[in-house]
Amino acid sequence: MSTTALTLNDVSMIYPDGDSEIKALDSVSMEVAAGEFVAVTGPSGSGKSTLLAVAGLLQQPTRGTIEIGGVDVGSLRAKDRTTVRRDEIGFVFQQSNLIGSLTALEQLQIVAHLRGEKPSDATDRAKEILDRVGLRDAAGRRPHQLSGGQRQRVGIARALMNTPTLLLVDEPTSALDKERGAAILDLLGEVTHERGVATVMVTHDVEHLGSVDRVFGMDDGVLTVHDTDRGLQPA
Ligand SMILES: Nc1ncnc2c1ncn2[C@@H]1O[C@H](COP(=O)(O)OP(=O)(O)OP(=O)(O)O)[C@@H](O)[C@H]1O
Repeated sequence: MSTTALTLNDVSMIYPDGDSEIKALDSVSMEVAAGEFVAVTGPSGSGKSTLLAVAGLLQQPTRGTIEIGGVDVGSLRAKDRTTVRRDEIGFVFQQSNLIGSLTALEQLQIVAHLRGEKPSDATDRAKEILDRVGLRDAAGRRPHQLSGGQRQRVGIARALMNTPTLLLVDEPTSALDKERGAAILDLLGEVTHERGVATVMVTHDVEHLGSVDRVFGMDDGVLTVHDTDRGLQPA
């Protein structure tokens, strides 16, 4: 039986805009199971980044509830929400956002260090994860000594370091050529399934969604599901 890792229930995000308002998210409801890889595609300005920001507890929605691992995060105190964000959520960004002075291994170790984890345990896990993303031989290299695809792999490895419930991925292929981009999406699908993490990825890239389990569309803040027979339908 699959466990629901992320639930958004009737979530809206409304920004004031002069005399009117922008509905960046309009009554969005979705459930993502542990071990499921979902993609959200849609035009620029449709609300994709807002969806990630809200699911990642970086912004509070105007309305609606969010559950991560069965916990209603809206009912938590700010300090506890920060702990959920740190321990339960991994983020992968468009650019890998690595720290220039640290080696690949150190980028992962620092995540564990910030949680007060024992260095020896953290190092073993960091090496195992780097190995898994194909970077066993690159553990000692700094970002400028890595290719774009390798940097993105370190970013994915770093996001997995805290064994998250939820992985939120923002346009991971936008800085990569087609082949490297497709390899990154394959890797994301594999680690999602193997590690039982729920992965939500926003992307413009609709060509390489073979490793994705479900595809949602986003249009003017409204989430739609892709039905192969009937096109996009309200989610
Ligand atoms: N902080 C903000 N204040 C006001 N309006 C905002 C804010 N953030 C986003 N918006 C508006 O909300 C809508 C959704 O923006 P969002 O960045 O989520 O879209 P997106 O689909 O991620 O776009 P892109 O693909 O270009 O990154 C847009 O109309 C945007 O202008």
